[in-house]
Amino acid sequence: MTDDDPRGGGPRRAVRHRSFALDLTRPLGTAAGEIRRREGFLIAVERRGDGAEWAIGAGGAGGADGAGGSVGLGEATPLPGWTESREACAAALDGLDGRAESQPPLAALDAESTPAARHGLSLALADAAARDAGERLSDRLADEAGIDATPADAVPVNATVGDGSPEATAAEARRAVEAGFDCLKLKVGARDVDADVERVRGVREAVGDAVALRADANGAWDRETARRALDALAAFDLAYVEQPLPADDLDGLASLREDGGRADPTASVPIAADESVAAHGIDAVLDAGADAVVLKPMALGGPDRALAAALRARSAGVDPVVTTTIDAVIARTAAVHVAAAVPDVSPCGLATGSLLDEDLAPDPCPIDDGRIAVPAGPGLAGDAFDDLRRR
Ligand SMILES: O=C(O)CCC(=O)c1ccccc1C(=O)O
Ligand SMILES: [Mg+2]
Repeated sequence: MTDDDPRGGGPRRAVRHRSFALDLTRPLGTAAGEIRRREGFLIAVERRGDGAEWAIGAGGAGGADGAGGSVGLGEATPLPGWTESREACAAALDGLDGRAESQPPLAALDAESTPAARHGLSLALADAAARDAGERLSDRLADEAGIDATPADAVPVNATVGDGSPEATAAEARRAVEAGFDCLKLKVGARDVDADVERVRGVREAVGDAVALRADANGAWDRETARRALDALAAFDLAYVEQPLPADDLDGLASLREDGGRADPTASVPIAADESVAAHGIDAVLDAGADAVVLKPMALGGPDRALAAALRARSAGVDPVVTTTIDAVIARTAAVHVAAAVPDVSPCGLATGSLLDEDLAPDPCPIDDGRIAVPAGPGLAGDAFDDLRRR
């Protein structure tokens, strides 16, 4: 982990952002390449004085929470392909330096062009507000989204299994099931369809019929290959195939869900959209049609926007699934709160902490029996991140 130099000096300019870099334990193989390392920014906001002013940066001197109110924490961990580049994210955050205004400066960050930066600030503001109100982040998010149901105390999650040989894939799947997961997501599309079909067959044989299987192609296939892959994968009772086509091919997405000359029209595999949501927004994807949507708060511009997208999906009869982009602990914990606020959420891709070799702080979200416990408040996780608030 590395620290940026503090920017600015005086009390009104308690503004700095801190960069970090975290290696994965081992590369996560996907059709879009290997993810080896995650670089991002830890963000803090503090309400000043009478509460009318906001400053962005690390917390004030002394305690974890400043005299004027709570210090809120956020995280911006860009992942090109889903979000802006690290450079664009840094520039957007730099642009906030020195601001101390009567309004939280969220409007200065564009959710489409700099979703990770907006995520970081939106989360920090929501964490501060939730802490001030003495409530969990999930309660705050649900309230602001107009959700009546009380957020869940735990959310179901899938294990994430990267590309690998058939043997390695089956062994990892078996380990995940032994650890209590009953939903697995396998990365496919990094090798040819026949090889992936054998990997999926091996996993289904290894884990039996009671475990839900998902496959994520990360946009690897053209339409014809996708049709062939889906027809072959129909034998393994997949819960869905995620992003079979490139992000931009919304028409193809729609036509894959129709019969389209399929060998056996009754054997259909549900389709989930992920990159398409990040690239074109939830409305375009819902218009095109999907069985499920994968919502990454980091890619959608914040926990607030991800939850709003989940509700839109729900009302369109499409199943929302919340996942990380292999984020550090602050954004992961926030994503857990987002998922908790979605009533009866399906298994989410939030079990990604173990993919990181190191982290910003200990993880306050234990996974037990395929479920992640939502931390007690206030905010993200009570006092779990106080060391980060002070710095
Ligand atoms: O959904 C999961 O199981 C974990 C998250 C995940 O797979 C992922 C992580 C980083 C970037 C892209 C993706 C993806 O869903 O395609
Ligand atoms: Mg995906």
